[in-house]
Amino acid sequence: MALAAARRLLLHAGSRLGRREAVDGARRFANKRVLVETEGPAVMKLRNPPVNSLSLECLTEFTISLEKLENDKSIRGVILTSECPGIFSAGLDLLEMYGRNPAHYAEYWKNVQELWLRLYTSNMILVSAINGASPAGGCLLALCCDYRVMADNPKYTIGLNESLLGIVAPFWFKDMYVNTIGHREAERALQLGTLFSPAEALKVGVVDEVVPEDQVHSKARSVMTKWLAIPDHSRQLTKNMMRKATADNLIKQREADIQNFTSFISKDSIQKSLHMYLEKLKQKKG
Ligand SMILES: CC/C=C\C/C=C\CCC/C=C/CC(=O)SCCNC(=O)CCNC(=O)[C@H](O)C(C)(C)COP(=O)(O)OP(=O)(O)OC[C@H]1O[C@@H](n2cnc3c(N)ncnc32)[C@H](O)[C@@H]1OP(=O)(O)O
Repeated sequence: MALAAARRLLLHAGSRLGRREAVDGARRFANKRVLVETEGPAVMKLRNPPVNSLSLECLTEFTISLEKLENDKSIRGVILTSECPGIFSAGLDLLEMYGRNPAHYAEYWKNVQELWLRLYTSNMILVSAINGASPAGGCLLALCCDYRVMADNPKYTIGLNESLLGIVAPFWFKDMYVNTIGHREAERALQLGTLFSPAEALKVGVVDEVVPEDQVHSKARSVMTKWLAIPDHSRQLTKNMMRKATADNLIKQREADIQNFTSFISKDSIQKSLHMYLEKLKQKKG
């Protein structure tokens, strides 16, 4: 109930912002954590500092922004990137999965599923400009895109590292990984929780292209131009043909997946693993 109300408020605020900024001549709209520019190729920038973790608020704003773009028939493609220096996205917000109650876990997971389904089945062309670290849910966002361009900086890594946290990537994360890099590579990377450097990610196929850091955005734009030259109807039908079975696999068991997540994440042993991981992140500083 509370989330539905927040969603209505955000939609309302979003459209108010949209109108005001359009009057200013800049074609863009923004929520607090997501900025969307629609001048030229549309660009969606995550800005949830310090690490663009996907908190419930961030997920909600992201989903709403995507919905608005989908409803604007003049927008055929979106570049997904980050405004946080050195970070694409740190993935799901660990604090949404730690020390909360089952109802919260269920609500959170429903929203993770919702964003994934919308991104993965989007009719728009999605290109990610990966300009920073992209572990777990950050990698998931990138994997939803039709093409991934990554900055050539060995400090940035990408991959589904859930097993390093003592948690397990859900079957639909796994399905998408298999679709992208093949069964053997996915099996190994998932068990080891591998975080790939840009060069490794390119080799294994997690990303499609690695370019110097200052060229990530221009490359993403030129990729978008190429993809925009393809007729929408044939490209969309082809994308749907490639992705539908994977999305349907979650759609037919959404409720069971929420229950699985809630009971898994509520376990004492899992909470303990998350606690240790969070402590490790804190200690990194000191
Ligand atoms: C049987 C199975 C059934 C069902 C399925 C069930 C299960 C579960 C599946 C759940 C799936 C989860 C997917 C995820 O996305 S989990 C999140 C994984 N993310 C990570 O591992 C990233 C962790 N972060 C980092 O590695 C670094 O922070 C990063 C490289 C991104 C940036 O490093 P930097 O040095 O720049 O910053 P830090 O000092 O480390 O961090 C700054 C502050 O941000 C906090 N932080 C970092 N990441 C997160 C996060 N993901 N969520 C929340 N908060 C995060 C960090 O703790 C610092 O906080 P402060 O100390 O400043 O308070």
